[in-house]
Amino acid sequence: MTRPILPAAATVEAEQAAIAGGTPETDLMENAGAALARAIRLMSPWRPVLFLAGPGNNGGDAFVAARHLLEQGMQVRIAVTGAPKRDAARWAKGGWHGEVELISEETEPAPLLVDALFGTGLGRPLGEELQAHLMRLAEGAAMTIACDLPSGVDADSGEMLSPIPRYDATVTFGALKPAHRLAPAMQHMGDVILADIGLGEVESDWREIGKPELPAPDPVGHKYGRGLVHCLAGSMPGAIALSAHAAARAGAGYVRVSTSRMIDGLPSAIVQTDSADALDDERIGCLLVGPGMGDVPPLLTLALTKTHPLVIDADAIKAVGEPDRLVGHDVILTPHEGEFEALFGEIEGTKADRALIAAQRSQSIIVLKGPDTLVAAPDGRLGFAPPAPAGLATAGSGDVLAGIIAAFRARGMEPFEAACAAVWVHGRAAEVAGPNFIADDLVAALGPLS
Ligand SMILES: NC(=O)C1=CN([C@@H]2O[C@H](COP(=O)(O)OP(=O)(O)OC[C@H]3O[C@@H](n4cnc5c(N)ncnc54)[C@H](O)[C@@H]3O)[C@@H](O)[C@H]2O)[C@H](O)CC1
Ligand SMILES: [K+]
Repeated sequence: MTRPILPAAATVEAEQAAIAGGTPETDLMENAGAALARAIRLMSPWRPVLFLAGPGNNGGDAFVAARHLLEQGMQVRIAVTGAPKRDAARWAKGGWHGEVELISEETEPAPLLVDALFGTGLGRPLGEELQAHLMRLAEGAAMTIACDLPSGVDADSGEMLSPIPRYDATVTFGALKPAHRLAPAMQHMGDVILADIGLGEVESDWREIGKPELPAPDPVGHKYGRGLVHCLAGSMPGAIALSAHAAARAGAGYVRVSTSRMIDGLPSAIVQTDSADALDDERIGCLLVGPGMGDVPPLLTLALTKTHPLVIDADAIKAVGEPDRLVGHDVILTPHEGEFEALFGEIEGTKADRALIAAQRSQSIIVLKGPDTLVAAPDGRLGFAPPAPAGLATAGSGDVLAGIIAAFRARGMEPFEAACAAVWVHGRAAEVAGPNFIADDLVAALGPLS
């Protein structure tokens, strides 16, 4: 099961729908505050807590959580920016019978800080003074938790409108927001805990990429049944060798490399051939072109003359020229930001918007790589990768990912699912191989994960 992701406006709509369906807004807030209190008690049952409560419903959540914790015997203080501006927040404050202090330079830090200043309603950078208090009180705490979102991030883009502390955890409600899985905001969230607050089943084409269900090998099948991956070597065979090796370790039944000269160091299980008609083999489950292609654009042209499912990576992306050249083909494209911009040019919007627009234009699956990799489909599906080790930004890591995608595609997964599954496995392989690894270690870690 993967967790749904909703932009802020869609979150409000889901909230309004629940209210229209008969769930009072104060129930939603009660559920949110109770969930926040439960998470706090799980993470730090005895530290005295200081809540910072903002003027809106994010602050309202704090008043509810504080009431629960006080009832459960914890030491709780609340410092506010001012009077609540929203009805539900006023209701929540009404339920709090303890002290309320105004956030100022006199506000003393506490061992546990809960930031409930702003959530999805943040519309502009925090005021300088408030921002300084937040930083000071976070530095003075042994543990910091954000309510819904760290105050200062833009919920939809993951941009930081103000500098923010790094939190130990973020407790969010109903659905994740894009900022929970987009850089740079995602690096400040700590553990992201998603609480069900009674919004009902949250429908969303945008989801966090979770552990995939990979096709089980057919016990009586033959090697072609488990997928034939065919790789096209270019001027730098080392890269395609990594991809081919990764495809084999990721469970492709048969991996073949077209190369004009023998590539050293490839396992003998990987077949090397220089015959051109090998590409007409209709058993090919996925054709991979790009890693180490170098300046050999005819290889991409050749691949596009075939009808096999394609993974187009690295140098081949730059050789595409126009996105609509891919329309009509079955393509998974795996650009990093530079390759993306070279092919699609400047596209306005958040990273999520840009990936989806590119998928539409090229009618391809787009794997837009980065610390926050996204997988976009022309039909609007969008997968957000969970955080993966920074070490993945290492030479050859992209070649390995391309090989895993090709293997999962050849094993019969539909392109969007194959790309999402490969991104997930690639990240877990880095965790297994970590903290310092080279791309070959990623390949070695793939077997048990695939
Ligand atoms: N998702 C749900 O179903 C639920 C969400 N809850 C919580 O509600 C907040 C969103 O509440 P909202 O009142 O819309 O906005 P905020 O509390 O984030 O912001 C308050 C208010 O502050 C003003 N404002 C915005 N930016 C600034 C700024 N930089 N400086 C000063 N003031 C600012 C603006 O007017 C905002 O309206 C959500 O995050 C959840 O925590 C519900 O409690 C439970 C259901
Ligand atoms: K917050």
